Amino acid sequence: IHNQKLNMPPLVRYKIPIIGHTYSYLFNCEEFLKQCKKEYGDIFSIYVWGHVRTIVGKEYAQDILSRDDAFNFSVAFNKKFPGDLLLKNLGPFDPTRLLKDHITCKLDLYSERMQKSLYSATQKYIDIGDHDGPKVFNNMYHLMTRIISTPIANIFIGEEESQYEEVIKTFSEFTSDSAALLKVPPILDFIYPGLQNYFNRILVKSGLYNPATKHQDILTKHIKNQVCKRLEEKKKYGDSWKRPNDFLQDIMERDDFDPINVSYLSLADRMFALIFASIHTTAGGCANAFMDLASRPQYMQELYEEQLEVHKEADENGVLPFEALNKMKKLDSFVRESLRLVGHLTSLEHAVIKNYTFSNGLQVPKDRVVYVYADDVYQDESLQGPNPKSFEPFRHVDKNTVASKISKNYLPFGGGRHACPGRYFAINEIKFFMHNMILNYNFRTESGKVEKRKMIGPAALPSTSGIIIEKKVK
Ligand code: HEM
Repeated sequence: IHNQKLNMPPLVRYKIPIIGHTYSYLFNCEEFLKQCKKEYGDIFSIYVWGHVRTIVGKEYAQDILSRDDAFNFSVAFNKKFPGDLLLKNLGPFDPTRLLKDHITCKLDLYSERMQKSLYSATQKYIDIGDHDGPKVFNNMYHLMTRIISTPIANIFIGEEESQYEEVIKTFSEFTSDSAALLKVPPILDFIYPGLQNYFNRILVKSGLYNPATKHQDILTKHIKNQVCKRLEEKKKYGDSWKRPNDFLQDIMERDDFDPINVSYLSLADRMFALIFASIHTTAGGCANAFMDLASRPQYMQELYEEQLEVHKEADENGVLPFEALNKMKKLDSFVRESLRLVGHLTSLEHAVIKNYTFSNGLQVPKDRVVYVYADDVYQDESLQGPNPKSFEPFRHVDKNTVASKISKNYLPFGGGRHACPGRYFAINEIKFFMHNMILNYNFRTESGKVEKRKMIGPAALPSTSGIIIEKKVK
């Protein structure tokens, strides 16, 4: 009754009750949204999976990101995902603060380790024997989760524990195993909005389906090993103890860590929250950048020459100084282009946490979920420059827009106060990975064509088409 007073965005008309726009949204999303915007304007609502959702066009997209008093990302996420049940021991936790204090400001310190463990993991998982010649890989995303989990585990929980294969497996599989709960189409929401999540919560709570448990057992065991070992060694050697440098050690030295009464479950859950934010996203970024280059051999030589030049600064182990990242200007632009064209049609879903009025007078009620109409932002010439949706890898060179720099025409990391705090870490990892691949391997798509993103409704995933990789002959 309260909401009836609001001047709400127009609801796009539909013919079939209950199903509403679900079918068009799933199978013809790009055209469907274009048509909606044309007929209904910059902000409109659609009826999908039993929920009214509001799609916000480019003119108002920044409101969603900058007005964090009215729009919230986690609240929207928790409406469809039982994160609180999977990570029961998380406790109060500020991942952004922790990342800023202990990861982002130490990226130079971690640079050598990131490179070494990234390169050895690349070699291990790509594993092309010397005589085998070209080899076909059919799911780059899957391969990338393994590769990038290695340096992330190394920096998060240390050199020693990250040597265990089961730890890497847990880092790389936790997100996709948990996200299985998100992949079930929310059919039950047709009966009553929110029923699917209610049902999923019962599955997890009752223990019938808890994808996190096996990973929690593994990670808790390894964290406990390390913490006990470190506390003992510190006691034994006192000031002469050489502290390991990693995120775990930093957490152990924070004021809120109690060495007498350590909660290993809570330490593990904090790691899992960061794993959830970092692995799937970075692996997707790497897979897309790699597929985008494999699809466009015409840019290979230019990028190769840049990497060769940059690599002159490497030491005898092939490790680059941290500053070398800034010299990969063309590669950085390539990565930005790949992230710019990540391909989601709608993204950055946020829940409305208090009624909000846009400057055009339209209002969205508390509890509504709103989406940024990303495709609208990326089709716009005034925002993107000429040929806004064509992949032009060097369009960002010398434009003062490096790949980690958020702006209103570049949304892969969100924006505003909650913009992704892990983006510097992620970009460095993607650049080091690509640098190494471009220098040491030849790769191309098996089809010989440009492989596009795989679309599931409005969401884009890296293509799973075959890629042929072979070692460069030197
Ligand atoms: C290419 C890789 C990545 C992409 C595309 C990405 C994307 C995003 C996006 C879209 C958000 C939401 C921003 C918003 O609400 O406006 C976010 C938040 C976040 N990301 Fe990332 N991310 C990536 C890598 C990482 C990594 C490597 C880490 C950790 C090391 C990380 C940690 C976080 C955290 C903790 C948040 C929550 C911030 C908050 O709510 O204040 N991300 N990320």
